[in-house]
Amino acid sequence: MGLTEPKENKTSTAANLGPGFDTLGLALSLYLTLQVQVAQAIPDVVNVNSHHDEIIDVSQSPALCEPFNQSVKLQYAESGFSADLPLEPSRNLITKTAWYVLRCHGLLAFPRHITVTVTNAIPLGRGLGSSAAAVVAGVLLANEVANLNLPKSRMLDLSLAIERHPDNVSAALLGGFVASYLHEDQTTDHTRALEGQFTPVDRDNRQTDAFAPLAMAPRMPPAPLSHYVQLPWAPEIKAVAIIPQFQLATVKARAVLPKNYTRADVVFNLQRLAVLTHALGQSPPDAQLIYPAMADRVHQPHRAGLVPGLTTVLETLTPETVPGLLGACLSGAGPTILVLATHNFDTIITQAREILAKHEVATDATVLEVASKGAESQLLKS
Ligand SMILES: Nc1ncnc2c1ncn2[C@@H]1O[C@H](COP(=O)(O)OP(=O)(O)O)[C@@H](O)[C@H]1O
Ligand SMILES: N[C@@H](CCOP(=O)(O)O)C(=O)O
Repeated sequence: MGLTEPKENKTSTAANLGPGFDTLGLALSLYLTLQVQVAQAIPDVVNVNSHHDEIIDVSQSPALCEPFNQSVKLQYAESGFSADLPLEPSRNLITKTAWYVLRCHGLLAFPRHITVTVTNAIPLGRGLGSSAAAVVAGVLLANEVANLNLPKSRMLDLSLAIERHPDNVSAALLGGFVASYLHEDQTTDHTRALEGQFTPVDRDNRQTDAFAPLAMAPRMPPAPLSHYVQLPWAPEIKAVAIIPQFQLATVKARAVLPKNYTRADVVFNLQRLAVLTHALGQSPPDAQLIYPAMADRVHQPHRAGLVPGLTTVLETLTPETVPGLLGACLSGAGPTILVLATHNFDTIITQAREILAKHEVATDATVLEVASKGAESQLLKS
């Protein structure tokens, strides 16, 4: 046992940052870490080509699940967030994603017996991108263990095939402050692949934590699935995360959003987004520019009902009331509130927590750095 032990780190992420709904992502210094112990090679795990053109639910197929489940032992370190996460590899988001990548490359299972130990410092369902980190982790896991040698651009495509908004996965994989969009050409097979055979159920439509695309026979995603740019981030700016002690599933927080927006609301966000992406890279940061540019009319007002106290925090904590504060927003789909600031972190935490407590929301809080490195694998020993 124990020929090699690759270790992988994936960051938490804050998506949207106010007006950048489904567009901006920020990698933060809370990590999901996988430690992988690799044992002997398994013969005959290759050849799933016969399944590639079929839409079948592989999770219902013991013939497909068993070889995969036998190839990996999954465990979580006690020191992290793992409550209620499935340990059966064919049902767990990290390993299920890896399985999808393997099947895209003609493999039914990991080519070697592995033991994966997950240490997860990212709280689940809080808007800090735990699912994006899990998806990126799964892609890197398959890439390492099966020696796929995928470039990051291809790993991004595979991650985006699962997590269908690019903000979190782009930042988790690439690191830093990232703007991205999913490429959608209505006239090509590409769109059919996304909407049809490739992902028969859109993530937004899933009723449960089904991650339906993962359960289906895979098609390689077309390349590229997205375009992105890594933006400058002023080193003085830290992220204060006020983390409510309740979970809000992203799918639930997307379900409350309207299907259509007025032109006034779209223009409101576009104008602020353009200013904000530039302002957050300027050193020293200008609170008078950043604070109003973090206003949003696309998602936060519609989600406010799911996060008691959000509106009061956004209206009460300003650069005038707390020097050093630059702006505040919902992190991802919430319920975490992210406050960008250069100093006075304790005051920000105390005031935000007091407001939320008055709304009967208990919180944890932490000050996070922007993680510039993104996801990486490391060989610990051989
Ligand atoms: N480390 C992990 N291992 C396995 N599954 C995970 C992990 N992290 C997140 N998930 C899955 O993602 C879900 C949370 O995703 P989501 O609702 O999008 O919230 P978040 O804002 O945390 O990404 C969890 O309930 C779980 O199903
Ligand atoms: N743009 C998405 C981001 C969801 O992030 P998460 O961390 O809450 O999963 C959205 O706002 O729905």
